[in-house]
Amino acid sequence: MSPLRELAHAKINLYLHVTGRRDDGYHLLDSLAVFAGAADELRLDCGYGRGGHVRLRIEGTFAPGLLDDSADNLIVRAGALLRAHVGTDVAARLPDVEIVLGKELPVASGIGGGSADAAAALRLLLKAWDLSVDRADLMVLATRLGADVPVCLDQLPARMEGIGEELTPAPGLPPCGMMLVNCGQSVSTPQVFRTRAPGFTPRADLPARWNTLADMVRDLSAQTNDLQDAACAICPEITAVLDSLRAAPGCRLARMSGSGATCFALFDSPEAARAAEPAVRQGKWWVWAGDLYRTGMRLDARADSLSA
Ligand SMILES: C[C@@](CO)(OP(=O)(O)O)[C@H](O)COP(=O)(O)OP(=O)(O)OC[C@H]1O[C@@H](n2ccc(N)nc2=O)[C@H](O)[C@@H]1O
Ligand SMILES: Nc1ncnc2c1ncn2[C@@H]1O[C@H](COP(=O)(O)OP(=O)(O)O)[C@@H](O)[C@H]1O
Repeated sequence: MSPLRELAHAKINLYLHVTGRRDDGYHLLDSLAVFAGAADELRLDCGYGRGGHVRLRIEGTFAPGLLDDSADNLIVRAGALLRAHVGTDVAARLPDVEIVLGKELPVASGIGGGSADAAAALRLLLKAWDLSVDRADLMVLATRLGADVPVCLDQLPARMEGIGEELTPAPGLPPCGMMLVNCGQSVSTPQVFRTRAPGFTPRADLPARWNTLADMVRDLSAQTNDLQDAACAICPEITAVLDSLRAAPGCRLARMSGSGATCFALFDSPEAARAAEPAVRQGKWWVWAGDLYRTGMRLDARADSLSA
């Protein structure tokens, strides 16, 4: 049987406002997340053993940054959480699986690669194990894996609030192109949250849709990424990346995503983004250009979905 396959697309925060702080230290956010064509790939094969164990092998450009079979890997943790959720009796009957991760997204880089992998693993395992999990329960499991995991389940553009788990549809998006650049230094999300300047930014006022990129850029320019200054202080090369993106021909807006260090730029079209690549590419920088991922779908609406 051919392996089951899922793509785990990069999540980009077009803006990110820190709107408050919870008693447990987590920050309340207002952020607009979209997904880029850039993705990791997960392939799953069922083994002969039973018990629902997940073995993980990692290959691809960024495999050297991660360990095979580590219990800390979000894919392995997603498997363990799902197994615990269904209980010992059901878990005992689940086939063991091997997942091969093709790691093409830079690690710890503000584009939620690990979160996207965890969400893709949940989608794959629901299918491979023929499980039906209520959407609300699935969202709780996802949030336990990380604040960014819920939005990665459907890979649909979404406004993220709360700590990232309160999702509402994003404004309609215009055609555009995107470039992503990472300078090769990983930045710690907790450290960036810890060192950001104090104070909060109100939630943004967004329209129902943007008909043109110019409209979207006008509104996004009025928003901020409240983590950008802290990330630039920790990793000054982010400033060089932003300068380079802003100077690229056809760049309409450049900003950091999430807690960094990856930055994105918006262009009129995927072709315009790809044409600008040579002007930006330098040294060890990871550069990707293309379209947004526009065919994400609610998990419970997917024809191949077995979740309720
Ligand atoms: C900042 C964002 C924006 O989308 O993206 P990334 O930079 O990770 O891509 C996310 O909120 C990151 O989500 P995720 O990477 O899943 O974070 P988690 O594992 O849940 O949390 C890592 C740590 O970041 C801090 N954290 C995270 C989310 C949040 N809303 N408030 C926080 O203070 C906490 O210190 C937490 O212990
Ligand atoms: N499958 C995975 N891919 C990437 N990182 C992972 C994975 N599993 C666990 N991690 C850990 O999760 C942390 C966050 O990684 P990632 O999601 O790539 O970055 P970010 O949260 O900045 O977007 C990293 O420190 C990494 O070691």
